[in-house]
Amino acid sequence: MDDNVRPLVSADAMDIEERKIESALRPRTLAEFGGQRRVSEQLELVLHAARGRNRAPDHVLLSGPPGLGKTTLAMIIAAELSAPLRITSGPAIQHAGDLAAILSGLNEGEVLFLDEIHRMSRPAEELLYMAMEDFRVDVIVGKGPGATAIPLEIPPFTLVGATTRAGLLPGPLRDRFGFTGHLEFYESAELEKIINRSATLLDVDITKEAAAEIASRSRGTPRIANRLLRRVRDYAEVRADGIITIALSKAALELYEVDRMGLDRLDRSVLDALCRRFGGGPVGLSTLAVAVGEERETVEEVAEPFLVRSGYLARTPRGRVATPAAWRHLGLAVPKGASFADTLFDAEDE
Ligand SMILES: Nc1ncnc2c1ncn2[C@@H]1O[C@H](COP(=O)(O)OP(=O)(O)OP(=O)(O)O)[C@@H](O)[C@H]1O
Ligand SMILES: [Mg+2]
Repeated sequence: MDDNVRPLVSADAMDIEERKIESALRPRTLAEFGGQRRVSEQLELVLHAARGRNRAPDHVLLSGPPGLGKTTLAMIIAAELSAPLRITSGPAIQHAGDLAAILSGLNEGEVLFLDEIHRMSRPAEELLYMAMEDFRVDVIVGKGPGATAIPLEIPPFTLVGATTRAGLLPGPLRDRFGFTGHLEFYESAELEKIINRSATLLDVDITKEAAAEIASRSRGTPRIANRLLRRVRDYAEVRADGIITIALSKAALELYEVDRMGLDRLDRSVLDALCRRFGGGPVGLSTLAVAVGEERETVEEVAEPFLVRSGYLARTPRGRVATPAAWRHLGLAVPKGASFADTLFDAEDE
């Protein structure tokens, strides 16, 4: 992800100070975790039952767009089970041996958090199937024709996998999770509560209206809500007396180019390219990504889910299409004769 383009959204763009704050704002228990009522309630049940049986719960898969709380929930799961948490990620496991080493080092009841699980290598994935189901891995000893597989028992553990792309996971892997929680974008009222909670933790004064205004521009995403709160706080401290009012919030968000609907620079440049350069589409994802100077994945995983959900962009079998709302949002006339019937399709990819 390009750090310069998404200062308000990209996790990579955060400096160390910001990361510390983000981690300080993380809820530690399910009760503190606002929103996602359904997933929260389902998870509560899974954990409660496991505690009652005194056994490691089923493996949990968490999916959903960035910043909605997957990592936070993984940490909460371990905390609620009073179990130690080990953290690794798909890209960190390129060889099956890396994974075998991690798995064989687990203690009974431990929670293993595997972030970006869709980015694991194929051989590691196959090793994981066996570990998840039979609590066993085959350790290969030796090389070439003389190599032998020695089965190694591993203690019962709980795998928590996280992915922004559940659709990319092979069926056999998905099927081995006993519980899958799909995180949805948050409602404004839920984000408002999160903002108020964060403001209390950061010791800043914010009016109710200001919290609502920031919430409505946070693209349904707690990470963005917290980030906008911090930017508005900077503004309030430098240009006023530190108290966050609605007028200050609006002025600050305008300065940071977060519009009324919460669209930021990347979102608008995607819509702008789609409408002005490609006549509203359909256009392929890769072409669109090149046009805005971004990685394909960034456009697909960061910008698109919110644009689709807000009704500005549709994924069709022939490519991405701008809806009439997108043209209007950019202040452009909706072209006559354009057919948006295609937008009823929701093809995953081009
Ligand atoms: N339900 C929630 N209540 C309060 N704060 C939340 C909630 N969900 C997420 N947050 C906040 O948003 C931030 C981002 O959440 P988190 O890191 O868990 O997202 P993620 O889904 O793992 O994102 P990514 O896909 O980028 O890894 C956290 O620091 C946390 O403070
Ligand atoms: Mg995460």
